[in-house]
This record gives sequence, C-alpha cells and structure tokens, in this order.
Amino acid sequence: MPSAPSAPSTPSASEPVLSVRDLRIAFGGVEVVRGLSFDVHAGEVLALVGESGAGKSLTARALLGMLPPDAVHTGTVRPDLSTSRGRRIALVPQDALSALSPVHPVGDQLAAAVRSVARVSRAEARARAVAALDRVGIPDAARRARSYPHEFSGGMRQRAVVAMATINAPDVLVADEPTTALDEERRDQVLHLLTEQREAVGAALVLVTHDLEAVRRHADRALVMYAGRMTELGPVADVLQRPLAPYTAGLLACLPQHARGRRRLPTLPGTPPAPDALPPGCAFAPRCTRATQLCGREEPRPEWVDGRLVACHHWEKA
Ligand SMILES: Nc1ncnc2c1ncn2[C@@H]1O[C@H](COP(=O)(O)OP(=O)(O)OP(=O)(O)O)[C@@H](O)[C@H]1O
Repeated sequence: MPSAPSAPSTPSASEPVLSVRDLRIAFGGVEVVRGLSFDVHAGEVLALVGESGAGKSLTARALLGMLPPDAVHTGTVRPDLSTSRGRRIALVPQDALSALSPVHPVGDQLAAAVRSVARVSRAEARARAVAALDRVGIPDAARRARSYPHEFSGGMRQRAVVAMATINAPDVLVADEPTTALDEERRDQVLHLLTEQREAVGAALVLVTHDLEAVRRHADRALVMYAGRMTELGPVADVLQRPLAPYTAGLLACLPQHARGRRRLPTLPGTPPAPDALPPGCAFAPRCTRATQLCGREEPRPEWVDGRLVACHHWEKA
C-alpha cells in the first residue's frame, strides 16, 4: 500500500499547530481510516468533508484522543493529546445540553475547566468563567454563571459550550457536525459565534461537516475524504470551484444549482464500499467515470498539483 508523502500540508512558513501523519484506525483488523496525513496551521479552519462513512468523525476523535476503546490506531498525531488535551486542543460538542452537567452551575463547570489546565485560585477561575460567559454574549454573566444548564435557553447553552471550548485559548478546536441538530437560522448563528470566538482566542478549527455552504463560508482549506483516505486537500476556493479529483467533482456536481436550503451533501450514484470489502486499486474506481484499468490495479498516491494535494490517477483541471 503506498504511504503518504512526508509533508502533506500547504507549504507554509509557520509551524503547524497540529500534525497528523499516516493515521490508521482499525476495528477488528479492518482499517477504516487508511493512512491520513495533514497539518493544521495557526488560526486556520480545515474542513473534513466526504460522504457518510468516509472516516471524518473517527479522524476528529483521534485528534482529541477520544477513539472508541476497541479502535486500534497507528501513526502520529502531534501534539500528543495524552498530555495536551484541553490546553492545546478542545472539542466543540455537538449537543449543548448533554455536554453540560445538569447538576452543577454553568460557571462552576467553566471554572473547573480552567483549573483542569491552569494552577489558579478558585476566585481567579471563577473570574475567568464569568469573563468567558460575557465574551460569548451572555447578559449579566456574573449572575447567570450561578444558573444551572436547564435554566439557560437553548441559545444560551450553545453559547456556554462555545465559552467552555475556548476558555483555555486552545491552539485547535475540533467540531464534528456542531450544528447538525439545529435549524438553518440557528446553524448560521452558532457558526458565526464559533468563528468569532475562535478568532478571539486565535484557535485553528478542524470542522467536520456535510454542509458545503458552511465550508465555503467558514473554512480556509478542505480535506475531501473517501473510504478512509484523502482524495483532495487544498484551499476551499480551489477545491470547491475547480475540483481536480473526480470524486470531489461528483460531490459538487450533485449539488442542485438553485438549492437554497438544501445544503447537505447529496449522494453520488452508487455507494461507498464497505471497509471490509474495498475494491483493489482506487476505492472510488467502481463509481468513477474516469476510471481505467490502472485505477483498478493501483491505489493512487497523493501528489501536489498547483498548491493542493490530489490522490487520483486521472485528476483533471476544470
Ligand atoms: N465503533 C466502531 N466500530 C466499528 N466500526 C466503526 C465504529 N465507528 C465507526 N466505524 C466505521 O468506521 C467508518 C468511518 O466512520 P466515521 O463515523 O468516521 O465516518 P464519517 O465520515 O464521520 O461518517 P458520517 O458523515 O456519517 O458521520 C464507517 O465505516 C463506520 O461504520
């Protein structure tokens, strides 16, 4: 199996704040993430996109050191999250209600998050908690900090979990479908809040989403995944407007031109292969209009094309 190139990020002078090399995740000997490598740079937003089952959520969980206990993984994720989670990298939870404990006041939970990474007095942690609630726009934050989550409205709870995720000014935030349960209006509000708070603390964001409109509006780069591998990785404007890989092009071509309100990834004809029944060669070949005999024989290695990476024998400029 070909290995990933050693430096798969966009060439950049800055040191990456997160570096993933040859990440492989398997269950019962079946690989579902198959050699993923990418970097995340300070303050950037990297979107992970691709159809259901591509391995986006597991990749996000690996970044957070939160893989299921029966997952076996190899490869490297730097920084090492066993020592740095919470300080360097933080999760933006999908469901605000279940992310907060019902039995502690919101301010206490934020203060506890501060004290889990910083040696500060209770009073200082408390002051930071109130400041964080204030920063996300919770009115009368000192008083509201004493409230329990069920006393907050849904919108305020969303704000509280964004405050929680950013309170320790992490280098990287990881958000897996952070708005999936929300209606369209609320979705935009939450993404806007997340963007604003992320910028306020200078954090990068790894965003797992099916929403290509959110990718276009909020992400700097997109990593397109198929069957556990990277298909294309590059600046959002390039990947979404001039896709090189037929898989990326297929995803975009399915998007109805006038589909306001229909923003989730549509399905391409056919279905992705099951991880334990991958075809030989390129996993996308059986669904690909450009596939040749070579594709059925050899898995394509990622190569650089005009500042982005593409893993396809027959990439084409639009
Ligand atoms: N705990 C598990 N045990 C076994 N297989 C799993 C487990 N979790 C995920 N998988 C498999 O790993 C593959 C990747 O799953 P993952 O949830 O990362 O996909 P995804 O791209 O996030 O999909 P979606 O967009 O639907 O969330 C899928 O084939 C899935 O069935």
